[in-house]
Amino acid sequence: MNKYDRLSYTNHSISSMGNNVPICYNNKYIKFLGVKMVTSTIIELKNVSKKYGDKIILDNVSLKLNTGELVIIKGISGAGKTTLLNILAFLETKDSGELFWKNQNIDILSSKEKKNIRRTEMGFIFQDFNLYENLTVEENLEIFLSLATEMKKNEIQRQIKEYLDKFHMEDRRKTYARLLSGGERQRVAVMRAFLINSSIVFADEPSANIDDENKRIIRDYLAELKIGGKSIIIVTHDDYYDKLADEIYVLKNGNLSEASWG
Ligand SMILES: Nc1ncnc2c1ncn2[C@@H]1O[C@H](COP(=O)(O)OP(=O)(O)OP(=O)(O)O)[C@@H](O)[C@H]1O
Repeated sequence: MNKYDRLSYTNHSISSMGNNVPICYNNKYIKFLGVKMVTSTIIELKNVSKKYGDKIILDNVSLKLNTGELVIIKGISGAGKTTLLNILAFLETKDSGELFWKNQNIDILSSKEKKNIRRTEMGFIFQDFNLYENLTVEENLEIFLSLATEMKKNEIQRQIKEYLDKFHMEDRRKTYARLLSGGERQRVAVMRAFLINSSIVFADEPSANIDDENKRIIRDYLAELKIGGKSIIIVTHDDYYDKLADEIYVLKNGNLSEASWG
């Protein structure tokens, strides 16, 4: 597979959009029914370094992500992929370098502002699910949506129902989180990330514990989000998402480099 096969896969997804077929798609702008959607930078790392003790995790790493772009980060266990995601999501500090959110240097933002961006604009599919163990699946999603969005209660319930159906979790609606299997917990995390209208989705091994059918649902959803102008960063060992990627990077010895196609 090469880069162009991957783009044609994305184009294939676009072609299933009925009347909203883009007249032009080149990862720089999309034209739906005469309306140009110009891409803009959503997040950018410039020369960021990070150490834990003496161990260099990131060494002058730069990365830029525009709206509607999906990048994949690969690397062996312990390479620093999660650390990189955490820095991008303001969950971990960098030692040096700069991080920009929509062209604004995050160093000038208060922790309240950063928290607000994280809550309302960032969706997370992380291995550490942070579910409320003593609440049901439905209650977990309700709480999350009422904190992260302005949605009215009946709209929240309508959307939750739609997603529970989509992810084949309707029969787990009233199940306490502590009683869910690993794969079911992962699906709740995925629903949570997709339910809010975030600008960017961070996914750390989104297909861990997931069966083929749910993997396919997640991949199709990520493709839809991308077409809708959302940005996505996936950390994974799995090649399953490669066809969706605008770029695949490998993190090795603190350096982030483009993976060779093939
Ligand atoms: N808070 C921390 N304090 C000290 N060391 C840490 C901390 N967080 C991560 N590390 C170390 O930094 C290195 C990179 O960890 P990280 O979790 O980012 O790697 P990863 O590429 O995501 O690994 P995996 O694929 O196994 O999840 C590891 O050696 C880890 O032990």
